[in-house]
Amino acid sequence: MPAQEENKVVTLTHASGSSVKVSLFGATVISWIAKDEERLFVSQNAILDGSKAIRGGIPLVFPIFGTKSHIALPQHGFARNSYWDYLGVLTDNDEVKVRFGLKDNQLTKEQRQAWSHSFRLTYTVTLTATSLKTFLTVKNEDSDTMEFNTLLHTYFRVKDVAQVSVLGLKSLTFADKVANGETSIESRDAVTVAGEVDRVYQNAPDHLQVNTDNQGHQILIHKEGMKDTVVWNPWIEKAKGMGDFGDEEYHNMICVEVGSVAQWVQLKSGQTWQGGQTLAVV
Ligand SMILES: O=P(O)(O)OC[C@H]1O[C@H](O)[C@H](O)[C@@H](O)[C@@H]1O
Repeated sequence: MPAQEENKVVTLTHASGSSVKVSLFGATVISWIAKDEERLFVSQNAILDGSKAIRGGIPLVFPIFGTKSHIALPQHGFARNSYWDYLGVLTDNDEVKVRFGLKDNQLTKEQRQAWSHSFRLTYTVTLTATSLKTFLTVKNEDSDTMEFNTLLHTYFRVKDVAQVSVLGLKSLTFADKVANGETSIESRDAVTVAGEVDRVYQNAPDHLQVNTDNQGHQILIHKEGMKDTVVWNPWIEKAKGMGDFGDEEYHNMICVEVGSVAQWVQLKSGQTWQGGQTLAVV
């Protein structure tokens, strides 16, 4: 079977040997193996029992990014903290595809009070031999326009973050969350990490490249419908402050997160928004 559900985790396997695992908690992708290598970072201290968002993989951020003073939801919203429905598998040509769904009636009373919209989220995860596509559709089933942010908080696994660079961000305006949200323009062709990094690059191009080491290995990111890109590494002090992240693990990860977070997405009543990413191993 190309997809199997066991203990609230759906595993997809592809004839080539690639595979992906998705936890129904948050519809969080928690493993992606392509060309015999794990491509995603999940902390050794990640909590996998549904009591906290999973520290690693691809947590799905919706309907807020960070916290918002006027919306009483936890950081990054409820999607990554909710159990999603598994909607089944489709196999087509050379790909295996599974879908997950979340509706407002699956939220807690507190969550619905904090964000009182009728909506339907559908998340599609598609695996090929060398790529992984994660794609979200948001349907507004309310009578009013709804506003949201969303982001795919991808944690890439790397051997040594000192060797990593992200290409495609030059000349973009970014809000630097390490400097109280101050905005600057990126001057570098290759964005590297040598300290805490938490930057929201606005209106990023749809093609980005992550050099995962200095030996030519790359993951190409192609985003669709998502405007911005966040680059995050907690570095030493923040790593120590996170209970579900090992003190030294900041060496082994970089988050490059595509999303629409710098401005609200406005979605009219009855309409559907879509956006996502395709990650390809080179
Ligand atoms: O600890 P979390 O709620 O999962 O957030 C982890 C990180 O997510 C994003 O990358 C934000 O830009 C960071 O400011 C935040 O620290």
